[in-house]
Amino acid sequence: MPWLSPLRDVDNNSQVSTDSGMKSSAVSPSDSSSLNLPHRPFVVSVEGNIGSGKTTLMQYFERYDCVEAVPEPIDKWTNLKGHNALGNLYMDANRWSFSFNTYASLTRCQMHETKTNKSVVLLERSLYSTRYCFVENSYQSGDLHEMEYEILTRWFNYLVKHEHLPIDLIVYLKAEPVKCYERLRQRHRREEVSVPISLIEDLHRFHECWLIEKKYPVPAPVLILDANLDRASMQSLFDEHKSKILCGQI
Ligand SMILES: Nc1ncnc2c1ncn2[C@@H]1O[C@H](COP(=O)(O)OP(=O)(O)OP(=O)(O)O)[C@@H](O)[C@H]1O
Ligand SMILES: Nc1nc(=O)c2ncn([C@H]3C[C@H](O)[C@@H](CO)O3)c2[nH]1
Repeated sequence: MPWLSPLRDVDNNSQVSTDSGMKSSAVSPSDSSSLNLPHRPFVVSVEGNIGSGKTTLMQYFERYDCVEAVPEPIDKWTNLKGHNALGNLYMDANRWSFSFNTYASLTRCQMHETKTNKSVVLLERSLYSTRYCFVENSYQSGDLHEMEYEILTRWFNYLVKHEHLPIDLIVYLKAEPVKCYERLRQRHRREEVSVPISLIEDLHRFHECWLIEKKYPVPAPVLILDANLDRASMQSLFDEHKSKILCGQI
């Protein structure tokens, strides 16, 4: 039974053209029962810069039985038949951006297609942030040839049109680049030791361009959280917004 996705309103030869407001053009998750459609989870994409606190937010909400947390597949990205795709990316972005973003797109689709009987799915980022933040940054930084950019863009458009990739809410952890960079250094992921603050500043601009200025299609309503706060304050913020994030599931 195909889902009536509340998101897909894709023109034949263009990117996702979706409504960025709360209304949807088709059935929303909560309405599906009224049409006797099988239930689908409420899907939340947790978006934000490197080090903005996405994993920390997901760990906070994992305490609720209704939540299926789907983290980024770092293990897949750092060991692809023995190849460290993420390590290669940061050693030579010009050589590996196309390969990494192609593989990231595949693993994003697999994240979106996670099977669960839980009522809320928390994704750590999405196919959309790969396209509108990372691929866009790689291209504008000169790390993707125009042909590579076009291939990734056509793959993205095809996947959004033909795959089931619904998102019902985006939580944007908005943090200053310097704050993200401090945390990235603190967390000390091996592959990221050479990441310059300029990358964090560039990615910040693309997140703002996408989720605040809406210069690229935004597939769901955006809940913006100030992610500059300390851990305790962030926990209070998560608690304050839990009903929105859990779509009233508690
Ligand atoms: N509010 C906070 N204050 C201080 N440190 C934090 C805060 N939130 C997270 N951290 C720490 O910053 C580092 C990055 O946090 P986290 O892994 O949650 O970010 P992330 O957005 O998932 O990063 P990535 O995009 O690299 O996966 C971790 O070491 C984490 O413990
Ligand atoms: N180029 C590129 N494309 C993506 O889709 C993508 N998603 C995440 N990342 C990088 C950011 C962190 O270092 C690390 C963990 O988030 O992986 C990406 N890099």
